[in-house]
Amino acid sequence: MSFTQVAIIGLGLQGGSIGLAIQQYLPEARVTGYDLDPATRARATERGLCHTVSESAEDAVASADLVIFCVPPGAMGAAAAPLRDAIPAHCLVSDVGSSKKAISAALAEALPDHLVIPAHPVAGTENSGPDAGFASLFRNRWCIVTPPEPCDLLKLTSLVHFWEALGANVEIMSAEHHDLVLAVTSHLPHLIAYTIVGTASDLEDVTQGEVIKYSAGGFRDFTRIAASDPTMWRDVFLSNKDAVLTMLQRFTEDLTALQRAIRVGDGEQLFDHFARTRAIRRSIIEEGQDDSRPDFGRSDHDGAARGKTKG
Ligand SMILES: NC(=O)C1=CN([C@@H]2O[C@H](COP(=O)(O)OP(=O)(O)OC[C@H]3O[C@@H](n4cnc5c(N)ncnc54)[C@H](O)[C@@H]3O)[C@@H](O)[C@H]2O)C=CC1
Ligand SMILES: O=C(O)C(=O)Cc1ccc(O)cc1
Repeated sequence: MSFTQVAIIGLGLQGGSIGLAIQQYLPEARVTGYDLDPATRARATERGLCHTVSESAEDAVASADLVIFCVPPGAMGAAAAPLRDAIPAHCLVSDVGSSKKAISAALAEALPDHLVIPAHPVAGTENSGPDAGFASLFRNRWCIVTPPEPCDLLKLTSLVHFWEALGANVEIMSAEHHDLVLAVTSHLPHLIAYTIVGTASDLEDVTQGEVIKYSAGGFRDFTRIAASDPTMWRDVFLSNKDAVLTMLQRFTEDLTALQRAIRVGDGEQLFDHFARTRAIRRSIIEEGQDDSRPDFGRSDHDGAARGKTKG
């Protein structure tokens, strides 16, 4: 079964990209959308992010067979609850939130009469808003689906096929495991970036100008990540608190070990550690996941990808 009427709630980076990707890769499907912000609705209409941008969420979902919530993690429940009666009974509900356990619980509580199969496309940028989306965002990227147990197999398969049609590689896992893995691969790196950019800008003996002038590649990469949307990332950390704190504890222990190696002059420990991490990077490239390749996942980029950073 393939979806023929997809409704997107929240028309920023994720919602806009899904709308454009559906129109490009699933041309037989109709896509409607809604955003709480009138200016975003107007811009979404101008950019053609959906076939129809509705003036109410109820109108957007009225004939949907798939509704995808693309709002910040902390807004999922509030966005879904008023739609309990408006979403058709047979309609599958999903989302794209960066954490899964808390969001799955919020959506299930808001929509107790519907089947909710949460998902997380591990694909994004530091940009947000209706100008940030592009059709090829999901190509060659992972989308993690975290079905409830038990789950309607036909609907699950349809959702998997939907994401595959948009170009994603789909992996299925539990929400708990998702949150643990993403805490170390995505959430902690963002926390580190937010910290180091803040630290560099707060120094008394180094000027802001010097930080910008002498920022080598590594620091520049941190500043890109630290430009990510504050609302979304506040919500990510609050909604994946336990797993992030677990990983942060491990990270702090490992950092302290390196700190000690520097203090006592243990070059062998430093060298061994750096050699091990270099090997990890090289194995990622060998697996074809080198996103420093200019065309990686973006070969049919629609030119609108570099949207404004909000906030
Ligand atoms: N930014 C990224 O790189 C990625 C984000 N995600 C997840 O995708 C979701 C959306 O993120 P983005 O698209 O980046 O954010 P965004 O800020 O670009 O878009 C979110 C949109 O939701 C709208 N919104 C907020 N509350 C609403 C409500 N109650 N009803 C309708 N619209 C509402 C906002 O006005 C905004 O336009 C988040 O849950 C995030 O965790 C997942 C993968 C990557
Ligand atoms: O821009 C980057 O480097 C990202 O890491 C994008 C991103 C942000 C949040 C997600 O849940 C998944 C991907």
